[in-house]
Amino acid sequence: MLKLSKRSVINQVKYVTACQFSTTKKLSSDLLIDQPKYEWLKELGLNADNDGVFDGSWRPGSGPVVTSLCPSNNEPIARIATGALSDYQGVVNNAKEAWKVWADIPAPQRGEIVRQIGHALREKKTLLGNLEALEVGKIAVEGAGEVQEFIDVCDYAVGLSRMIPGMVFPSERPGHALIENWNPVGLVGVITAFNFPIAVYGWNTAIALTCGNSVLWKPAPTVNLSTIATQKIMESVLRENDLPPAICSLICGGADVGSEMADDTRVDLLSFTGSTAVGQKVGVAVQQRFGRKILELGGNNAIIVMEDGDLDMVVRSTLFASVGTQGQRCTTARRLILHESIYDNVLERLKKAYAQVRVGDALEEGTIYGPLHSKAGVDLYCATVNEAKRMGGKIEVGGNVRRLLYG
Ligand SMILES: NC(=O)C1=CN([C@@H]2O[C@H](COP(=O)(O)OP(=O)(O)OC[C@H]3O[C@@H](n4cnc5c(N)ncnc54)[C@H](O)[C@@H]3O)[C@@H](O)[C@H]2O)C=CC1
Ligand SMILES: O=CCC(=O)O
Repeated sequence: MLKLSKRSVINQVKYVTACQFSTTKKLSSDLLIDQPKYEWLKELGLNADNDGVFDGSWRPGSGPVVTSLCPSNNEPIARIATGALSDYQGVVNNAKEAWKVWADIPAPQRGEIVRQIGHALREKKTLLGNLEALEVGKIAVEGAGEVQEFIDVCDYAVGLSRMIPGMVFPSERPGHALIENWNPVGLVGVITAFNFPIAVYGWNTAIALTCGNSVLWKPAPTVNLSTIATQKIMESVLRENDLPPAICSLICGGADVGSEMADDTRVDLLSFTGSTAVGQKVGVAVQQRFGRKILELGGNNAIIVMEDGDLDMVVRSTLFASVGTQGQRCTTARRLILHESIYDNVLERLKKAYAQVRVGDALEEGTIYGPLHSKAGVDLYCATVNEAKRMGGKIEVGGNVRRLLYG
C-alpha cells in the first residue's frame, strides 16, 4: 500500500517589508510620483492627487483620502480621494443609463470595442506591470503577465462576440420552433482583491462587455492606483468611440461600498473575488435578494507527489507555485505531500532551489521574490510559522521576517 508522508515543508522565503495604505497626508514632494525616477507613472494618467470615482466623469470621492504605499520601500506613491456611500447612488444610476445604450449595440460591434481595449492594454502593458510592482509588490514581469491575462481574455471575448450561441429546439406546433436567445443581465458589479487588481477585473469585464452589460468596479482599497490607471484605458477607448464612458464605472472605496453592492438589487450580477470569509458574507447577501453572483475565493492547494514523480518537475513547479506573487495567489501551493521514499531528496533539492531565489525590490530586474503586500500579510505569515512550530513543525528555510528597504 502506498504511504504518503504528511509532513509539511514550511519553506517560504524571508519576507521583505510592506505596509498598508495610510490616510496621512504628505507633502507633494514626498510622493514617489513627484520624483524623476517615477515620472513614468504620469504616462498612465496618474497624478499626485487622484479622483477615486468615475461615473462618466472623474470625481474626487467624499470618502477618505488615502495614500498608496510602495511595499518595497514603504514610501507614499500618490493620493486618492476615495468614494463613499454618498457617491455610490450616482455612480450606479449613470452606469444603468449607459447600459441602455450599450445593450442595444450588436454583439460583434461590442466585440470590436473590446478588441480596442485589448490593443490599448498591449500598448501600456509594461508600464501597468511596473505600476503593479510598485503598488502591489509583485515582480514586474508578473505584473505584466497579469495585464497579458486581461489582453488574452479580450481576445477570447472578441471571438465570443461573433459566436454567442443559442439553440433552436423543435416545437410540436407545425411551422414553429423554440429559439434560445441570450440577453445581457444589465449592470455587472465587480469587486476585486489586492493580489490581482488588473487581471481579475479584466476576466470579468471583457466577457461582461461583450455580452452587453455595463460594469461597476470596486477594487481593493490598497491598490487604487493600478485600478485608476486601468480605468483610464477603458475610458479612453469608450470616448474614442463616442460611447458613454459610464459603461465602465468605478468607485474606489472600502467594505461599506462592497457591502452596498451586495445588497443592491440594481446590481444585476455581482462578481466577487477575495477571501473566503468575505465571499461567504457577500454570497449570502446576494442570495438574500435572489440575485446572481460569481464567487472567486481563496484556496488551500496541495501538491501530492507519488514515488515515481518527475522530481525535477516537482521542485521547479513547487517553487513556482509557492514563491510566485510571494505566495499570495489563490493558486499558491500551501502544502506538499510527498511519498516517504522521496521526502528527503525533494526537501534537499527544494532547500537548494530556495537558496537561489533572489529577494528584493519588486521593480528591480532579477528579483524573484518581492515584498509581501501589507502588514496584515506579514502578520499572517508570522502567525502561520508560529502555529507550525507550535504543532512540532521544523522550519527548513527562512521562516523569519526580513526588513529591507529599497530606494
Ligand atoms: N479565486 C480567484 O480567482 C482569486 C482569489 N483571490 C483571493 O482573494 C484573497 C485576497 O484578497 P483580499 O483583497 O485580501 O480579500 P478581501 O476578501 O479582504 O477583499 C476583497 C474585496 O472585498 C471587499 N470587501 C471587504 N469586505 C466586504 C464586504 N463585507 N462586502 C463586500 N465587499 C467587501 C474589499 O474591499 C476588496 O475589494 C485571497 O484569499 C485570494 O485567494 C484573489 C485573486 C483571485
Ligand atoms: O489569486 C488568484 C489568481 C491566480 O492565482 O491566477
